[in-house]
Amino acid sequence: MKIRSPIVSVLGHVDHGKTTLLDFIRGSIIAQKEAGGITQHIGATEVPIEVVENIGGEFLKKLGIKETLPGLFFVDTPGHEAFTTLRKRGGALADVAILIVDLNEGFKPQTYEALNILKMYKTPFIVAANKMDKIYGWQTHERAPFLENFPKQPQSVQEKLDTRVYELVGILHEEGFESERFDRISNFAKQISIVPISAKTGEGVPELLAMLMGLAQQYLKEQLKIEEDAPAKGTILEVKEEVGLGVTIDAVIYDGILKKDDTIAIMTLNDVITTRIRSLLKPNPLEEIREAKKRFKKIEEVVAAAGIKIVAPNIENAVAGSPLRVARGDFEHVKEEILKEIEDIKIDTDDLGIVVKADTLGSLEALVNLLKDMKIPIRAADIGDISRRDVVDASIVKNEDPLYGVIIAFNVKVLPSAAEEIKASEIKLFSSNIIYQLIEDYDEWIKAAEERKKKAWLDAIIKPAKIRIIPKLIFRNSKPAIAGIEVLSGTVKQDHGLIRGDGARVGKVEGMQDKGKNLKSASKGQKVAMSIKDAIFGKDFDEGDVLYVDIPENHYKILVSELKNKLTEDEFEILNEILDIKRKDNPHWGM
Ligand SMILES: Nc1nc2c(ncn2[C@@H]2O[C@H](COP(=O)(O)OP(=O)(O)OP(=O)(O)O)[C@@H](O)[C@H]2O)c(=O)[nH]1
Repeated sequence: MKIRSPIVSVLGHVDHGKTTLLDFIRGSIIAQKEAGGITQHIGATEVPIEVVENIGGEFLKKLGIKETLPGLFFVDTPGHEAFTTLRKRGGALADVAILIVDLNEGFKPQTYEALNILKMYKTPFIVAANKMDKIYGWQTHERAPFLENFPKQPQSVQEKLDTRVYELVGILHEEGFESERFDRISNFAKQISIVPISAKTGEGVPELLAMLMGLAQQYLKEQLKIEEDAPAKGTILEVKEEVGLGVTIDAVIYDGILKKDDTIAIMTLNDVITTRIRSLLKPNPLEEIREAKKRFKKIEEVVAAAGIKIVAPNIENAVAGSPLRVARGDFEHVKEEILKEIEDIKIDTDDLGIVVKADTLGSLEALVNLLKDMKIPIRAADIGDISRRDVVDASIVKNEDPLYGVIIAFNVKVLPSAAEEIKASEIKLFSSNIIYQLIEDYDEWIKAAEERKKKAWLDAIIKPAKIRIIPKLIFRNSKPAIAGIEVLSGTVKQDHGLIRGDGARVGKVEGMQDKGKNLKSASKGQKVAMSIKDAIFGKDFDEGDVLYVDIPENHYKILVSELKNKLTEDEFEILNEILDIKRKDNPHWGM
């Protein structure tokens, strides 16, 4: 058993300083070469423990952190897209994360998104409150620890920084996390550390590294234990063409050993395949790249944690973010393991549900989990661009339930044939490269659609109205009867039934006209000509009669339970009159 370095990922909003921080850390290692040597990785930078000690030593001692880890393994691709891509069974590949926030801007959409993803994967994290050198009046002392530097700042600067930090504490609290400036933390198990830093000047970075060590030691002891000679387990970071090498796989190995000539199992879009490694490559040190113009160096084997480039046949269709395993003659078992890992994500699907597409296994998982939290049924969840089939799938659902006949797509393209189908079938497509934006947009759309549905339903409820047959204005006696009427209260509409004050049915409003124009409805005060189907003048009604709109019992119940506030005082009064009429016949009517 060996303890490997914890894998660290940096997440945050655009421009809040992810790349600058990683660059600074890389720069520090190069500057401290003698102190511990540089471990070059593909797609990652490892800060050896000696360097962490050198940079953050004082503070590490103060915290009482025993340095038992070999170092910190920073994944070089920042951003939470990378974070979700880099996954392993049951969660994120990164063991710990830095959530970087620009102190001057505070939380932004992608900061919230990153926080949600950290929450989902239950990844321990530290908040780096960046760009503290931009606080007005800040006096820079390059690379200085925060605790040395802070007391040297003018009072106003100290106060400003604290205000900003407490704004972060407030937001984190709203999001369900207790936090505190790292040096004021009373309970490390309960509070998230906020470390003010400048990624540009390196101020505060010593404490950031020290706190990461602390976090890793506290939470990850078990997770970091690896068997040095076990078959390697890893995650594919990227599949790309390299000049002179052909298609290569960049992968992070988080467990075991990977050797040249090993057979590896990887996932392609359609299947799990095996292939034999031709070469294992790591980056050449900078000087050698310049001299020999060779970017990579062949090696025989690597032990986790490691970032490595793999050359092997038939890897063109490997899926970024999917698992990689060494198969030592037990291919079927390994294949099963990989498939199981994918099954974890490809959830049980419902016939009646939405179609979900994403670019990688990790982003698909994040999206699916958030949708599940919202109890949204999913018909299909897959990696890859939107195809015609996806649209057909969504159309089938749309015919049954328009609310679920949609496609939610993260960071993928629409294939041309699918674009045509979307147009033809009017399928609603939600597409974005911010996961939470997708969820929010869909949620809003559903709410609006439900609102429309409810409104249409309530609009169909017959509301109370009362009319009077104007004397001497009978135009026709029957089939249909046509008479001049005045609306006394409410609004009467075409197709409404009419009753008399004694409850007898008169007929149905067939049409209304005013000055030769057909009307669908007439409201209080209007005088119109009304044709009444099935009514006979002199038998069913007379001149001067007051008639009511006939309200079905179930409509009456909805009126009093859901629409009371929408009725005018007048309408409410007529409703009671109608109730009296109905109850003469049936005392329990409307109860
Ligand atoms: N003054 C100051 N500027 C900073 C600091 N950190 C980053 N910047 C600047 O902020 C800008 C954005 O920084 P990046 O590191 O590119 O931000 P990022 O989060 O990697 O951005 P994306 O890769 O676009 O998501 C750059 O101009 C940096 O020089 C800091 O601590 N202080």
